[in-house]
Amino acid sequence: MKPVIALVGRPNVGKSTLFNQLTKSRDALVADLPGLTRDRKYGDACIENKSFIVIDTGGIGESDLGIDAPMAEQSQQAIMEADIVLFLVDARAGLMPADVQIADQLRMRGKPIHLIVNKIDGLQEEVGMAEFHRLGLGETHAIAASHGRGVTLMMERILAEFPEDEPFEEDPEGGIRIAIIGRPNVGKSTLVNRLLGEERVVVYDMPGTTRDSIYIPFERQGQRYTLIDTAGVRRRGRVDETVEKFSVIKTLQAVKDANVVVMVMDAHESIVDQDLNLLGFVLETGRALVIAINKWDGMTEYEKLTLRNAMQHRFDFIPYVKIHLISAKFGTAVGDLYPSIQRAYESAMIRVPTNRLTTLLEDAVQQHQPPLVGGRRIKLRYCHMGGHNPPLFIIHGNQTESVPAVYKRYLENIFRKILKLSGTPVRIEFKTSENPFKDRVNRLTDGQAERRRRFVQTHKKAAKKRK
Ligand SMILES: Nc1nc2c(ncn2[C@@H]2O[C@H](COP(=O)(O)OP(=O)(O)OP(=O)(O)O)[C@@H](O)[C@H]2O)c(=O)[nH]1
Ligand SMILES: Nc1nc2c(ncn2[C@@H]2O[C@H](COP(=O)(O)OP(=O)(O)OP(=O)(O)O)[C@@H](O)[C@H]2O)c(=O)[nH]1
Repeated sequence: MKPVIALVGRPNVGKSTLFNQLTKSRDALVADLPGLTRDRKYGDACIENKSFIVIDTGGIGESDLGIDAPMAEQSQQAIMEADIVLFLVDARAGLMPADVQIADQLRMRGKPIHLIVNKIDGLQEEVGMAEFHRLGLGETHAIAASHGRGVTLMMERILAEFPEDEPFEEDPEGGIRIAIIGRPNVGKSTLVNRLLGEERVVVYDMPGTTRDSIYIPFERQGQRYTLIDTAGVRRRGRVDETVEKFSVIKTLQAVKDANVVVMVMDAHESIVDQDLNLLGFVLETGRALVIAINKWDGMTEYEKLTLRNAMQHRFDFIPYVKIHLISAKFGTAVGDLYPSIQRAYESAMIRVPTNRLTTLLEDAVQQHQPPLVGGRRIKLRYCHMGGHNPPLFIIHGNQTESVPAVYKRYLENIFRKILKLSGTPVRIEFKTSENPFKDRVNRLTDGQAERRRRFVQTHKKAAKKRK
């Protein structure tokens, strides 16, 4: 499980700034989507190959901190969901009474706390930190969030005991991991039961908190899958079935742990912010995605047509995602989800050799040259894969920092089309590197360079003679 880290502190200490530093998305497709809930913001972050979920609490104000008044509900919630709490204070403002109160309240929660002294820029580190030692909290770090100073080092220390992310395997033990997510009541449990086929439901009583999803391995037509059930399969024949509350963290963990996400929405309800924010998070993590619009039964033909059009329009910014109209309750079109899941998975895990990608790149460039920058043409030389789920294509060339966004999209479309990628986001990264041949020439010793010069000259003379 990925660790969950909550940022707390007074307003204005720099929580949002740190949140943005940590979640700087590699490809800011959905970077400006608002948080998943009104007052908490959830982000996907990765530092030194360790990924984690970060929660920005709105800020704990004076009014939340009466003598015995409990902290605002949303901060409490975030702290409860977190594995580690980062308590931010402002080095410029110095130690404030509210800081002391927050520290007292945090201590009572019994979560590991790190004290983060922010805005250390322009101050002497030891001096800036000195007065905060009085708070008597665990490990202390000095950073300047707005400059990014000290942030990586701090996170390395905080995450020291957590393992690095494991690379996705081609065919992991449990097969394709599918997370079924969606708002409460959209029909997730019904769909899980339907996908598994009633007689197959084997529920493992997983120990753990309400934060954990249930993992259900199964096999279908020779392919292994693991369903990650965020709703919690209802136990048949039990009267006291507990319906777990929807938990954002549980959903986000499931997304991060999946290869393919099936996002369920309710055909009878309009798409609300929460749907879009969940979707935004899925896109940010880069997981493969299939959308299932559920409760398709009992709609008139007219309603169906209107809905179909509305959905197409609504999701036109992710044209690569398959949208299925299903009825989990009656089983209509549920089986069609499997081929889409399979395709999305294969696309997400695609492996393409460097020479094939380079040829593809050369063809694309020939059809449509990148623009001139300062009178010089951007050169794109070769391309190789840098990761999976989502596929990452790394393109080397020069002046690549000037490749315009439209040209990047053009390349993405070509890659998608030729490699037949469906259901997964695609990432493209550019690297500026000198021509590898020129590079090698530059590194020759004087003697080697002289021999090379003579060799080239002799060949040129010989070529002239032949003419
Ligand atoms: N000098 C300096 N200013 C910073 C630093 N980090 C944040 N700030 C500034 O502090 C102000 C508050 O930062 P925010 O990130 O909005 O603070 P916040 O804690 O999220 O505030 P709330 O959303 O009100 O809870 C902004 O003007 C930032 O530019 C820093 O490292 N150094
Ligand atoms: N008409 C219709 N109703 C459905 C369909 N799928 C689910 N429902 C109903 O929708 C309600 C919610 O279904 P659940 O499967 O419990 O939804 P959930 O998303 O797991 O809900 P939470 O566990 O609260 O997150 C139930 O009353 C289901 O019978 C469908 O395809 N058509």
